[in-house]
Amino acid sequence: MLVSPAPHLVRSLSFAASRLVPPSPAASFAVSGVQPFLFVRRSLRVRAITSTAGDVAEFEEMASGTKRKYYMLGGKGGVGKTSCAASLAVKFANHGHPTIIVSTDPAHSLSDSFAQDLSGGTLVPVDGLDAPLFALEINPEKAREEFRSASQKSGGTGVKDFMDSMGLGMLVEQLGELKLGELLDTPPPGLDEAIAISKVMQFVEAQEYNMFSRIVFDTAPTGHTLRLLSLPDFLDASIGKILKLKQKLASATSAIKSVFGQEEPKQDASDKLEQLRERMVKVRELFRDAESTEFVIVTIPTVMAVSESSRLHYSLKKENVPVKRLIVNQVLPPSASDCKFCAMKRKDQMRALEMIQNDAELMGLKLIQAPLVDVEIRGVPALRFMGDIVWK
Ligand SMILES: Nc1ncnc2c1ncn2[C@@H]1O[C@H](COP(=O)(O)OP(=O)(O)OP(=O)(O)O)[C@@H](O)[C@H]1O
Repeated sequence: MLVSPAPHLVRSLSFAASRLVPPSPAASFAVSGVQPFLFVRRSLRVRAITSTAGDVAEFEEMASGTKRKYYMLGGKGGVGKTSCAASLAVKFANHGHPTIIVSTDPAHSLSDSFAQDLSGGTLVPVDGLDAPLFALEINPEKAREEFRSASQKSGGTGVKDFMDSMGLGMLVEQLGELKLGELLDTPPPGLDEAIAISKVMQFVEAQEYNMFSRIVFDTAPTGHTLRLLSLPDFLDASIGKILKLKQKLASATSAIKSVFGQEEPKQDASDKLEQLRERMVKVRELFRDAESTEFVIVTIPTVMAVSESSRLHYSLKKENVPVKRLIVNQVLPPSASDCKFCAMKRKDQMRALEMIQNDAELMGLKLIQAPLVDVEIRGVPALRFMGDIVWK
């Protein structure tokens, strides 16, 4: 009864949106400060539901100003990050903001969410809107692969062979010790996501993309985000070591060159690392700039998801990442039938909502409740509909 795939209904959701009925006072839930929510029935009848107190997202504030803003949506796997991020991107675009939606989640679902192929690692225009909306699915593994092949071409064996031929075994050993290959084969936690986001920066910093005033990130589940934020010192240290070696190599090879007239070895790998390090510094700054960036936590009303969101907010706060809004997605309506399962489930959800209101980490956030709808949110009309109920 709750979620059933009904693609023909998804097409009709924009139609449904125009048929929303005002909430019936009789349906009010006896909790102070209740807010009405809307629940889409499979029959396309739309009924009013209520839930515990919830704020509105204050979309006008999110959409105000032409200066570029970044919104990062993150949370536990499967809670609706992609649906919320995609619906926000659609709404920004429809409000006159040329927008890019980016996924850095290795298990991409943007293409599924928009019901169109957005893969390919480059900006792809999203069909079905009158306003400019582009999507970018970055595959962290592919990004790492590109990185690795550059290192193998010249930074790895190329340099080694060259140094061998020059009889500089000592430096070769040092190069071995740095374990560049190993670093890329078994990356430290967070490196994948770091490379992916630094690749995104490449796009968003390019002149030709200046026009985009809203960038929405559909991030990988919590664990990745946290690792990215507190990228182990190991990464910095490794990059630092490699860069130091680069300098040593440069002075050694220029000395050799002056004696033997040899070409200097290319330094693609270390140049790439240097670039990565510089971009990571920028990404770190960007994540912490309250003027331009906001991290929106998405959760569902279950004890497990709420606990994870609480930990996520704690970590984000510790890292000085600005967070203002918490979306509680998939909130059930009060059971109108004698469905015992629904009544139990809703009771459970209400407990989780109460938990949010009493949680020291979460209580201060603007709480946005999004109803569970009983059709899958797929395609632009469905996302527009979702946007209108979540991002008010
Ligand atoms: N409010 C909602 N009502 C009904 N279905 C929803 C709602 N929000 C999301 N869904 C559905 O839940 C599923 C998971 O949503 P989504 O892909 O947005 O989650 P996610 O957090 O991005 O997942 P992942 O962590 O796997 O990337 C999808 O089928 C989506 O249509």
